[in-house]
Amino acid sequence: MSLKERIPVYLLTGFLGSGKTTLLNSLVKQPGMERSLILINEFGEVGLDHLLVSHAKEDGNLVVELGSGCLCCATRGDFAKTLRDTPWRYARDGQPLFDRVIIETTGLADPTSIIQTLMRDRTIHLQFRLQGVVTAVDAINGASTIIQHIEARKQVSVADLLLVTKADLNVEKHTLDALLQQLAERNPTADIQMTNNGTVAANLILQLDHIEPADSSIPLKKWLNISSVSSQPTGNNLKAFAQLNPISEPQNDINRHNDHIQAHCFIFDEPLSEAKFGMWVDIMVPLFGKNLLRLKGIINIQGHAGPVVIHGVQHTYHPAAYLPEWPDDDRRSKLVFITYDIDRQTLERTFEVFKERNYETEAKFLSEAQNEEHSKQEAISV
Ligand SMILES: Nc1nc2c(ncn2[C@@H]2O[C@H](COP(=O)(O)OP(=O)(O)OP(=O)(O)O)[C@@H](O)[C@H]2O)c(=O)[nH]1
Repeated sequence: MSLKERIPVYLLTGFLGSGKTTLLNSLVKQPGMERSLILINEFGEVGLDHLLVSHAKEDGNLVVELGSGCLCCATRGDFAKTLRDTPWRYARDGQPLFDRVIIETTGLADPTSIIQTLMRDRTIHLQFRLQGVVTAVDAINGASTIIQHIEARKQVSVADLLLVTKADLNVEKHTLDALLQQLAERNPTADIQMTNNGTVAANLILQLDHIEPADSSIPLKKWLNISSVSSQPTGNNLKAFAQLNPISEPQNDINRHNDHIQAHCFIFDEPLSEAKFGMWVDIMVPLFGKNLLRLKGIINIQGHAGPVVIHGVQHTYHPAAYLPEWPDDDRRSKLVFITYDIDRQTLERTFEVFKERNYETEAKFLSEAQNEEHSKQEAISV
Protein backbone atom coordinates (compact mmCIF):
# COMPACT_ATOMS: atom_id res chain seq x y z
CA MET A 1 0.00 0.00 0.00
CA SER A 2 1.34 3.44 -0.83
CA LEU A 3 1.49 5.97 2.00
CA LYS A 4 -1.50 7.73 0.55
CA GLU A 5 -3.65 4.60 0.62
CA ARG A 6 -2.93 3.86 4.27
CA ILE A 7 -5.51 4.84 6.89
CA PRO A 8 -4.72 8.26 8.38
CA VAL A 9 -4.17 8.45 12.13
CA TYR A 10 -4.55 11.64 14.15
CA LEU A 11 -3.05 11.83 17.60
CA LEU A 12 -4.91 14.15 19.99
CA THR A 13 -2.84 14.86 23.03
CA GLY A 14 -2.49 17.55 25.71
CA PHE A 15 -1.98 17.72 29.44
CA LEU A 16 -4.60 16.64 32.00
CA GLY A 17 -7.75 18.71 31.69
CA SER A 18 -6.49 20.71 28.74
CA GLY A 19 -9.72 20.05 26.82
CA LYS A 20 -8.99 17.03 24.60
CA THR A 21 -12.33 15.28 25.11
CA THR A 22 -14.22 18.54 24.66
CA LEU A 23 -12.43 19.14 21.36
CA LEU A 24 -13.07 15.59 20.26
CA ASN A 25 -16.77 16.01 20.98
CA SER A 26 -16.90 19.10 18.82
CA LEU A 27 -14.90 17.45 16.05
CA VAL A 28 -16.83 14.24 15.59
CA LYS A 29 -20.12 16.06 15.05
CA GLN A 30 -18.82 17.91 12.01
CA PRO A 31 -19.27 16.94 8.37
CA GLY A 32 -16.19 15.22 7.04
CA MET A 33 -15.50 13.48 10.34
CA GLU A 34 -17.99 10.65 9.92
CA ARG A 35 -16.59 7.15 9.89
CA SER A 36 -13.87 7.95 12.40
CA LEU A 37 -12.57 5.22 14.64
CA ILE A 38 -11.89 6.88 17.98
CA LEU A 39 -9.45 5.21 20.35
CA ILE A 40 -9.67 6.62 23.82
CA ASN A 41 -7.02 5.98 26.40
CA GLU A 42 -7.49 6.92 30.01
CA PHE A 43 -5.31 6.87 33.05
CA GLY A 44 -6.98 5.41 36.10
CA GLU A 45 -9.20 2.57 37.05
CA VAL A 46 -12.44 3.76 35.54
CA GLY A 47 -12.52 5.38 32.14
CA LEU A 48 -15.08 8.12 31.62
CA ASP A 49 -14.05 9.83 28.44
CA HIS A 50 -15.51 7.13 26.21
CA LEU A 51 -18.87 7.88 27.86
CA LEU A 52 -18.41 11.56 27.18
CA VAL A 53 -17.97 10.95 23.47
CA SER A 54 -20.50 8.15 23.33
CA HIS A 55 -22.85 10.26 21.21
CA ALA A 56 -20.09 10.12 18.58
CA LYS A 57 -21.47 6.70 17.69
CA GLU A 58 -24.72 8.33 16.66
CA ASP A 59 -22.74 10.45 14.21
CA GLY A 60 -21.50 7.36 12.41
CA ASN A 61 -18.25 6.86 14.31
CA LEU A 62 -16.79 3.96 16.23
CA VAL A 63 -15.51 4.47 19.76
CA VAL A 64 -13.09 2.04 21.38
CA GLU A 65 -11.81 2.41 24.90
CA LEU A 66 -8.23 1.32 25.37
CA GLY A 67 -7.35 -0.46 28.59
CA SER A 68 -6.79 1.56 31.71
CA GLY A 69 -3.19 2.69 31.96
CA CYS A 70 -1.21 5.00 29.78
CA LEU A 71 -0.73 3.80 26.22
CA CYS A 72 2.75 5.27 26.02
CA CYS A 73 3.91 2.85 28.70
CA ALA A 74 1.68 0.34 30.56
CA THR A 75 -0.68 -0.44 27.71
CA ARG A 76 1.62 0.18 24.79
CA GLY A 77 1.40 -3.46 23.71
CA ASP A 78 -2.41 -3.45 24.02
CA PHE A 79 -2.57 -0.30 21.99
CA ALA A 80 -0.42 -1.72 19.21
CA LYS A 81 -2.49 -4.90 19.14
CA THR A 82 -5.81 -3.00 19.13
CA LEU A 83 -4.67 -0.83 16.27
CA ARG A 84 -3.24 -3.75 14.29
CA ASP A 85 -6.55 -5.59 14.60
CA THR A 86 -8.89 -2.73 13.75
CA PRO A 87 -8.90 -3.07 9.93
CA TRP A 88 -10.43 -6.58 10.15
CA ARG A 89 -12.26 -6.24 13.47
CA TYR A 90 -14.19 -3.18 12.35
CA ALA A 91 -14.88 -4.27 8.81
CA ARG A 92 -17.72 -5.48 6.66
CA ASP A 93 -17.21 -7.60 3.56
CA GLY A 94 -13.49 -7.13 3.93
CA GLN A 95 -13.73 -3.32 3.91
CA PRO A 96 -12.92 -1.25 7.03
CA LEU A 97 -15.92 0.57 8.48
CA PHE A 98 -13.84 3.66 9.15
CA ASP A 99 -11.80 6.15 7.13
CA ARG A 100 -9.53 7.52 9.82
CA VAL A 101 -8.37 6.85 13.36
CA ILE A 102 -8.32 9.47 16.10
CA ILE A 103 -6.37 8.56 19.22
CA GLU A 104 -7.00 10.57 22.35
CA THR A 105 -4.10 10.01 24.72
CA THR A 106 -4.09 10.38 28.45
CA GLY A 107 -3.05 13.75 29.79
CA LEU A 108 0.22 12.25 31.02
CA ALA A 109 1.17 10.49 27.81
CA ASP A 110 4.59 10.83 26.29
CA PRO A 111 3.51 11.23 22.66
CA THR A 112 6.94 10.39 21.30
CA SER A 113 6.64 6.76 22.33
CA ILE A 114 3.17 6.53 20.75
CA ILE A 115 4.56 8.03 17.55
CA GLN A 116 7.32 5.44 17.68
CA THR A 117 4.77 2.64 17.88
CA LEU A 118 2.86 4.11 14.94
CA MET A 119 5.94 4.36 12.81
CA ARG A 120 8.04 1.41 13.84
CA ASP A 121 5.56 -1.40 14.33
CA ARG A 122 5.75 -3.01 10.92
CA THR A 123 2.16 -4.20 10.71
CA ILE A 124 0.82 -0.86 11.87
CA HIS A 125 3.10 1.08 9.61
CA LEU A 126 2.01 -0.90 6.56
CA GLN A 127 -1.65 -0.11 7.17
CA PHE A 128 -1.67 3.32 8.79
CA ARG A 129 0.05 6.65 8.36
CA LEU A 130 0.44 9.28 11.05
CA GLN A 131 -1.39 12.21 9.57
CA GLY A 132 -1.17 14.76 12.36
CA VAL A 133 -0.36 15.40 16.00
CA VAL A 134 -2.73 17.86 17.67
CA THR A 135 -1.94 19.15 21.14
CA ALA A 136 -4.45 20.95 23.34
CA VAL A 137 -2.96 23.61 25.60
CA ASP A 138 -5.00 25.27 28.32
CA ALA A 139 -4.92 29.07 27.88
CA ILE A 140 -4.94 29.71 31.62
CA ASN A 141 -2.73 26.97 33.06
CA GLY A 142 -0.79 26.03 29.96
CA ALA A 143 2.34 28.12 30.57
CA SER A 144 2.94 26.87 34.12
CA THR A 145 2.03 23.30 33.21
CA ILE A 146 4.60 23.32 30.42
CA ILE A 147 7.28 24.57 32.77
CA GLN A 148 6.42 22.02 35.46
CA HIS A 149 5.83 18.86 33.43
CA ILE A 150 8.12 17.20 30.95
CA GLU A 151 5.13 15.35 29.43
CA ALA A 152 3.49 18.68 28.61
CA ARG A 153 6.69 19.94 27.00
CA LYS A 154 6.97 16.83 24.86
CA GLN A 155 3.32 17.10 23.86
CA VAL A 156 3.95 20.65 22.67
CA SER A 157 7.23 19.79 20.97
CA VAL A 158 5.88 17.11 18.65
CA ALA A 159 2.65 18.85 17.64
CA ASP A 160 1.75 19.80 14.11
CA LEU A 161 -1.13 21.86 15.44
CA LEU A 162 -1.32 23.52 18.86
CA LEU A 163 -4.87 24.31 19.94
CA VAL A 164 -5.05 26.86 22.74
CA THR A 165 -8.23 25.92 24.58
CA LYS A 166 -10.47 27.88 26.94
CA ALA A 167 -9.67 31.16 25.25
CA ASP A 168 -13.31 32.09 25.92
CA LEU A 169 -12.55 32.27 29.65
CA ASN A 170 -11.28 35.49 31.08
CA VAL A 171 -7.62 35.06 30.27
CA GLU A 172 -5.37 38.00 31.03
CA LYS A 173 -3.81 39.36 27.85
CA HIS A 174 -0.27 39.12 29.22
CA THR A 175 -0.87 35.49 30.27
CA LEU A 176 -2.06 34.61 26.80
CA ASP A 177 0.74 36.52 25.07
CA ALA A 178 3.34 34.81 27.24
CA LEU A 179 1.84 31.40 26.47
CA LEU A 180 1.74 32.05 22.72
CA GLN A 181 5.35 33.20 22.78
CA GLN A 182 6.37 30.15 24.76
CA LEU A 183 4.59 27.82 22.34
CA ALA A 184 6.16 29.48 19.32
CA GLU A 185 9.59 29.18 20.90
CA ARG A 186 9.16 25.58 21.88
CA ASN A 187 7.75 24.41 18.59
CA PRO A 188 8.42 26.84 15.79
CA THR A 189 7.08 24.40 13.22
CA ALA A 190 3.57 24.04 14.64
CA ASP A 191 0.55 26.02 13.64
CA ILE A 192 -1.06 27.69 16.69
CA GLN A 193 -4.82 28.26 16.79
CA MET A 194 -7.12 29.61 19.49
CA THR A 195 -10.29 27.74 20.33
CA ASN A 196 -13.38 28.96 22.19
CA ASN A 197 -15.80 26.79 24.15
CA GLY A 198 -14.00 23.65 23.06
CA THR A 199 -14.82 23.98 19.39
CA VAL A 200 -12.44 23.53 16.52
CA ALA A 201 -13.11 23.41 12.79
CA ALA A 202 -12.63 19.88 11.47
CA ASN A 203 -10.83 21.28 8.45
CA LEU A 204 -7.94 22.41 10.60
CA ILE A 205 -7.37 18.80 11.57
CA LEU A 206 -8.15 17.16 8.26
CA GLN A 207 -5.65 19.29 6.37
CA LEU A 208 -2.73 18.19 8.55
CA ASP A 209 0.00 16.25 6.87
CA HIS A 210 2.59 15.13 9.37
CA ILE A 211 4.76 13.12 7.05
CA GLU A 212 4.25 13.90 3.45
CA PRO A 213 3.88 17.59 2.82
CA ALA A 214 4.87 16.75 -0.72
CA ASP A 215 1.53 15.11 -1.15
CA SER A 216 -0.44 17.77 0.54
CA SER A 217 -2.13 20.98 -0.38
CA ILE A 218 -0.40 22.71 2.53
CA PRO A 219 2.24 25.11 1.29
CA LEU A 220 5.69 23.96 2.29
CA LYS A 221 6.40 27.11 4.22
CA LYS A 222 3.37 26.53 6.34
CA TRP A 223 4.49 22.99 7.00
CA LEU A 224 7.87 24.15 8.22
CA ASN A 225 6.27 27.27 9.68
CA ILE A 226 9.43 29.26 10.17
CA SER A 227 8.70 31.84 7.51
CA SER A 228 8.18 34.49 10.16
CA VAL A 229 11.76 34.22 11.29
CA SER A 230 13.43 33.22 8.06
CA SER A 231 13.35 36.73 6.70
CA GLN A 232 15.61 38.00 9.45
CA PRO A 233 18.94 39.37 8.29
CA THR A 234 21.54 36.65 8.06
CA GLY A 235 23.57 36.38 11.21
CA ASN A 236 27.13 35.29 11.80
CA ASN A 237 28.98 33.57 9.03
CA LEU A 238 29.62 30.23 10.60
CA LYS A 239 30.35 27.84 7.80
CA ALA A 240 28.93 24.34 7.89
CA PHE A 241 27.91 22.30 4.87
CA ALA A 242 27.47 25.66 3.28
CA GLN A 243 26.89 29.10 4.69
CA LEU A 244 24.93 28.58 7.86
CA ASN A 245 22.89 31.27 9.54
CA PRO A 246 21.20 31.02 12.87
CA ILE A 247 17.81 32.47 12.07
CA SER A 248 16.32 32.68 15.48
CA GLU A 249 17.50 32.28 19.00
CA PRO A 250 14.52 30.67 20.69
CA GLN A 251 16.84 28.45 22.64
CA ASN A 252 18.00 31.40 24.75
CA ASP A 253 14.51 31.94 26.04
CA ILE A 254 13.95 28.29 26.59
CA ASN A 255 17.18 28.05 28.54
CA ARG A 256 15.67 30.59 30.87
CA HIS A 257 13.06 28.00 31.74
CA ASN A 258 15.96 25.79 32.74
CA ASP A 259 14.66 22.68 31.06
CA HIS A 260 16.04 20.31 28.51
CA ILE A 261 13.95 20.80 25.40
CA GLN A 262 15.12 23.35 22.88
CA ALA A 263 14.19 24.40 19.37
CA HIS A 264 16.99 25.26 16.93
CA CYS A 265 16.47 26.71 13.47
CA PHE A 266 19.20 26.81 10.83
CA ILE A 267 19.36 28.25 7.35
CA PHE A 268 21.92 27.24 4.75
CA ASP A 269 22.35 29.79 2.00
CA GLU A 270 24.10 27.52 -0.50
CA PRO A 271 22.82 24.22 -1.92
CA LEU A 272 24.01 21.22 0.10
CA SER A 273 25.94 18.21 -1.11
CA GLU A 274 23.63 15.21 -1.19
CA ALA A 275 26.45 12.88 -0.10
CA LYS A 276 27.42 15.00 2.89
CA PHE A 277 23.93 15.75 4.03
CA GLY A 278 22.89 12.11 3.52
CA MET A 279 25.85 10.98 5.63
CA TRP A 280 24.95 13.47 8.31
CA VAL A 281 21.40 12.09 8.44
CA ASP A 282 22.51 8.44 8.34
CA ILE A 283 24.99 8.86 11.14
CA MET A 284 23.63 11.65 13.32
CA VAL A 285 19.91 10.83 13.44
CA PRO A 286 20.43 7.38 15.00
CA LEU A 287 23.17 8.77 17.21
CA PHE A 288 20.96 11.52 18.64
CA GLY A 289 18.18 8.92 18.87
CA LYS A 290 15.56 9.69 21.46
CA ASN A 291 17.04 13.12 22.11
CA LEU A 292 16.12 14.35 18.67
CA LEU A 293 12.43 14.86 19.32
CA ARG A 294 11.67 16.33 15.95
CA LEU A 295 13.50 17.25 12.77
CA LYS A 296 11.90 18.97 9.83
CA GLY A 297 13.62 20.45 6.84
CA ILE A 298 13.28 21.82 3.36
CA ILE A 299 16.63 21.28 1.72
CA ASN A 300 18.21 22.61 -1.42
CA ILE A 301 20.33 19.71 -2.67
CA GLN A 302 22.91 20.37 -5.37
CA GLY A 303 21.69 19.19 -8.76
CA HIS A 304 17.99 18.94 -7.85
CA ALA A 305 15.49 21.30 -9.41
CA GLY A 306 13.07 21.24 -6.48
CA PRO A 307 13.42 21.09 -2.71
CA VAL A 308 13.93 17.89 -0.76
CA VAL A 309 11.65 17.55 2.24
CA ILE A 310 12.91 15.65 5.26
CA HIS A 311 11.20 14.70 8.45
CA GLY A 312 12.10 12.66 11.51
CA VAL A 313 10.85 11.83 14.97
CA GLN A 314 13.48 10.40 17.31
CA HIS A 315 15.15 7.38 15.68
CA THR A 316 12.63 7.32 12.88
CA TYR A 317 13.64 9.17 9.78
CA HIS A 318 11.22 9.14 6.86
CA PRO A 319 12.39 8.72 3.31
CA ALA A 320 13.14 12.12 1.83
CA ALA A 321 10.53 13.48 -0.59
CA TYR A 322 11.91 15.09 -3.77
CA LEU A 323 9.55 17.81 -4.93
CA PRO A 324 9.50 18.90 -8.55
CA GLU A 325 9.64 22.64 -7.89
CA TRP A 326 10.13 25.31 -5.25
CA PRO A 327 7.02 27.05 -3.94
CA ASP A 328 8.66 30.52 -4.20
CA ASP A 329 11.93 32.34 -4.86
CA ASP A 330 13.52 31.46 -1.54
CA ARG A 331 15.96 28.67 -2.36
CA ARG A 332 17.71 28.44 1.00
CA SER A 333 17.69 25.22 2.99
CA LYS A 334 15.90 25.42 6.32
CA LEU A 335 16.17 22.95 9.15
CA VAL A 336 14.28 22.95 12.42
CA PHE A 337 15.37 20.71 15.29
CA ILE A 338 13.53 20.18 18.53
CA THR A 339 15.93 18.50 20.87
CA TYR A 340 16.23 17.13 24.37
CA ASP A 341 19.61 17.96 25.91
CA ILE A 342 21.28 18.68 22.58
CA ASP A 343 22.48 22.25 22.39
CA ARG A 344 22.97 24.36 19.33
CA GLN A 345 26.76 24.21 19.51
CA THR A 346 26.67 20.41 19.38
CA LEU A 347 24.56 20.49 16.25
CA GLU A 348 26.86 23.07 14.69
CA ARG A 349 29.91 20.96 15.51
CA THR A 350 28.39 17.95 13.76
CA PHE A 351 27.73 20.09 10.67
CA GLU A 352 31.39 21.18 10.75
CA VAL A 353 32.66 17.61 10.96
CA PHE A 354 30.63 16.57 7.97
CA LYS A 355 31.69 19.63 6.03
CA GLU A 356 35.36 18.80 6.55
CA ARG A 357 35.15 15.28 5.16
CA ASN A 358 34.86 14.73 1.49
CA TYR A 359 32.37 11.93 1.13
CA GLU A 360 32.21 12.15 -2.66
CA THR A 361 35.95 11.46 -2.89
CA GLU A 362 35.77 8.77 -0.23
CA ALA A 363 32.88 7.03 -1.96
CA LYS A 364 34.70 7.20 -5.31
CA PHE A 365 37.87 5.88 -3.72
CA LEU A 366 35.97 3.02 -2.07
CA SER A 367 34.22 2.06 -5.27
CA GLU A 368 37.52 2.14 -7.25
CA ALA A 369 39.20 0.03 -4.57
CA GLN A 370 36.36 -2.48 -4.68
CA ASN A 371 36.50 -2.66 -8.49
CA GLU A 372 40.24 -3.17 -8.37
CA GLU A 373 39.85 -5.94 -5.81
CA HIS A 374 37.18 -7.51 -7.99
CA SER A 375 39.43 -7.47 -11.04
CA LYS A 376 42.25 -9.06 -9.02
CA GLN A 377 39.98 -11.86 -7.85
CA GLU A 378 38.78 -12.46 -11.40
CA ALA A 379 42.39 -12.58 -12.67
CA ILE A 380 43.26 -15.13 -9.98
CA SER A 381 40.31 -17.36 -10.78
CA VAL A 382 41.20 -17.27 -14.53
N1 LIG B 1 -14.89 27.38 29.02
C1 LIG B 1 -14.27 26.36 28.45
N2 LIG B 1 -14.15 25.20 29.11
C2 LIG B 1 -13.52 24.19 28.50
C3 LIG B 1 -12.97 24.31 27.20
N3 LIG B 1 -12.38 23.13 26.86
C4 LIG B 1 -12.56 22.31 27.92
N4 LIG B 1 -13.25 22.94 28.90
C5 LIG B 1 -13.61 22.37 30.22
O1 LIG B 1 -12.41 21.90 30.83
C6 LIG B 1 -12.65 20.70 31.56
C7 LIG B 1 -11.68 19.62 31.07
O2 LIG B 1 -11.99 19.34 29.73
P1 LIG B 1 -11.78 17.91 29.08
O3 LIG B 1 -12.20 18.01 27.68
O4 LIG B 1 -12.37 16.85 29.91
O5 LIG B 1 -10.21 17.81 29.19
P2 LIG B 1 -9.28 16.54 28.88
O6 LIG B 1 -8.01 17.09 28.32
O7 LIG B 1 -9.99 15.56 28.06
O8 LIG B 1 -9.06 16.01 30.34
P3 LIG B 1 -8.34 14.64 30.81
O9 LIG B 1 -9.06 13.49 30.12
O10 LIG B 1 -8.50 14.65 32.28
O11 LIG B 1 -6.90 14.74 30.45
C8 LIG B 1 -14.10 20.36 31.33
O12 LIG B 1 -14.82 20.85 32.42
C9 LIG B 1 -14.48 21.14 30.08
O13 LIG B 1 -15.84 21.50 30.05
C10 LIG B 1 -13.10 25.58 26.52
O14 LIG B 1 -12.60 25.81 25.40
N5 LIG B 1 -13.77 26.56 27.21
